[in-house]
Amino acid sequence: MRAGVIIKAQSPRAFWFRVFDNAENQVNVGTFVTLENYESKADGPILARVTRVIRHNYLVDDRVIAQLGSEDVINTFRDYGIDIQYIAQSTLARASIIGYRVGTRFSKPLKPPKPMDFVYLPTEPELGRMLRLSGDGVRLVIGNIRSLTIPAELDANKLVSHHCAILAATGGGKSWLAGVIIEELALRAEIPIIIIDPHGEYSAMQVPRSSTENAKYVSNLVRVYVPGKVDTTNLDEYFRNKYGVERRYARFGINPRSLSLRLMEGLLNHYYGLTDAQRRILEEAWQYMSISNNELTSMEEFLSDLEKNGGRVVRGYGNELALSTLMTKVRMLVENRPFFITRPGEFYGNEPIRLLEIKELMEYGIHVLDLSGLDLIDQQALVALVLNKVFTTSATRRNKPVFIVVEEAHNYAPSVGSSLSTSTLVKIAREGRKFGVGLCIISQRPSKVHPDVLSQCLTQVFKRIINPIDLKYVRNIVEFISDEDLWEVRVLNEDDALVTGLAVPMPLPIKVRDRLTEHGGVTPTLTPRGNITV
Ligand SMILES: Nc1ncnc2c1ncn2[C@@H]1O[C@H](COP(=O)(O)OP(=O)(O)OP(=O)(O)O)[C@@H](O)[C@H]1O
Repeated sequence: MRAGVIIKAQSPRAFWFRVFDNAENQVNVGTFVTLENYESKADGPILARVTRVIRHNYLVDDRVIAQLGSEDVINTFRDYGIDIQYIAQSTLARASIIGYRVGTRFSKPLKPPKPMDFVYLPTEPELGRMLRLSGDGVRLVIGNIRSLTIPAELDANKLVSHHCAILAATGGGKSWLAGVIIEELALRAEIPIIIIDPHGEYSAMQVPRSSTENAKYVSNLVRVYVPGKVDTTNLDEYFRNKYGVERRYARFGINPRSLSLRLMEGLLNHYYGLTDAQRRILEEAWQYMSISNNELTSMEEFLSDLEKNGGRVVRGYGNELALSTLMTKVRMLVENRPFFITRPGEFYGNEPIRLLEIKELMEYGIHVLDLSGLDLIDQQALVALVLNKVFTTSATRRNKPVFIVVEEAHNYAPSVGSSLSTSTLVKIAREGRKFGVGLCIISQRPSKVHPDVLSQCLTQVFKRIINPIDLKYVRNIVEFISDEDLWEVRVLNEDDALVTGLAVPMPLPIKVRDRLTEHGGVTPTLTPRGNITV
């Protein structure tokens, strides 16, 4: 169907067209339109998307506006038979050119289209063919193209291997969408998915939202891991009340010996402070300890090991003192951090705590690391430890992809200030692709995420972002986003998303689908107080 005719095109990027009267209802902001391919007849039509619609009335110029001081004036015009509202009105639209499909991507024309060329409204099947992913790789259907029934597909291989970012203001629907991506990936590919969950919201994925086979299948894949000595009573109770079932989880512990020197030093320094002498002793001791023994031993054995190996550098009274206070600090750290275990067979209440096995996290399934009961510094240390091991294990087993979802990524790889986990995330963002380690970072403050992490995420999923600093940052750091896309990002609804980058053939406006499993994120509402006298 012809939707209008071009009236102005000053660049190959956009054009204005007069919308035909019979197409007015179908041309809105966001509508896809096509042009005959004036550059490459062999390829399909040129696709464009309407970014502005204005209604123009050439009689309403400045002189007429000056006259329109009251309704009476308009009625006087009408008495003379001049109904300005209808006689001189036209609808004009601006469309941004996406290009014509060549292979997997769109190629932009090099010249503008010609005025008086027709603009067409494609049918849904035509549009579906243009927007479809090519090739037969795994596709994730995360919803529909907005206002249409065409499925919105992401290329799973590109999404995983070249990392992705989900960015939006708080409550913008990030974790809902992350859940959809996780469900799709788990349904369609045999890939381990590890979720860093600082709020304990992803446990809800254990509960199917419907009785469909897919919902049951995905919910059965979910394994929740809770740090050994964290009290989870409140969360468990909330879960039980909300979903009517018990939350299933395993308590895990970390062997303090398995920490890298940097992490041990970082934690000790954060909680108790370290002197230069203590640092030196720890460095010396750690070298020998971590190489010689990595299995669980009692706290006393662990400390005596530290004393023996640290003692190699101790000369004189000052250092003796440094060693003994270092040992006290290490004891306090290990005893007070809820995620350490030093001997096999530890329990929290009557729940067993077992050593966290990285190999288990790297098997097909959805593995949720619930860090909600920990201080930020402990969360960072755990993220660094776990993800480092995932990275090194992947480097040896190659060709077996793993997908890591990091909620609140600005806390684990902040752009300013230091975090124990920044270097691990930067390393995975830069080198993970080679070993099949894919990252999905989620943040409400893109400008607070380390640029070396964000810039490596070659698929970006935007939900609503309003903060001007974040918008500007996104504009600078994200390669694929245009000014029009950025404008759209401000006004997205919570179930809308805009996906740009490698996993889609062109920036796709998406209505995100419903969840198969329960969504744990809630926005509490106020309870009205009864009997108010004002
Ligand atoms: N596609 C969707 N369909 C229906 N409801 C949705 C959709 N996306 C989000 N919502 C609603 O919006 C609410 C907020 O979404 P969500 O918890 O994903 O936001 P968020 O961006 O992760 O928030 P926060 O920054 O606080 O973590 C959800 O509780 C849900 O009710």
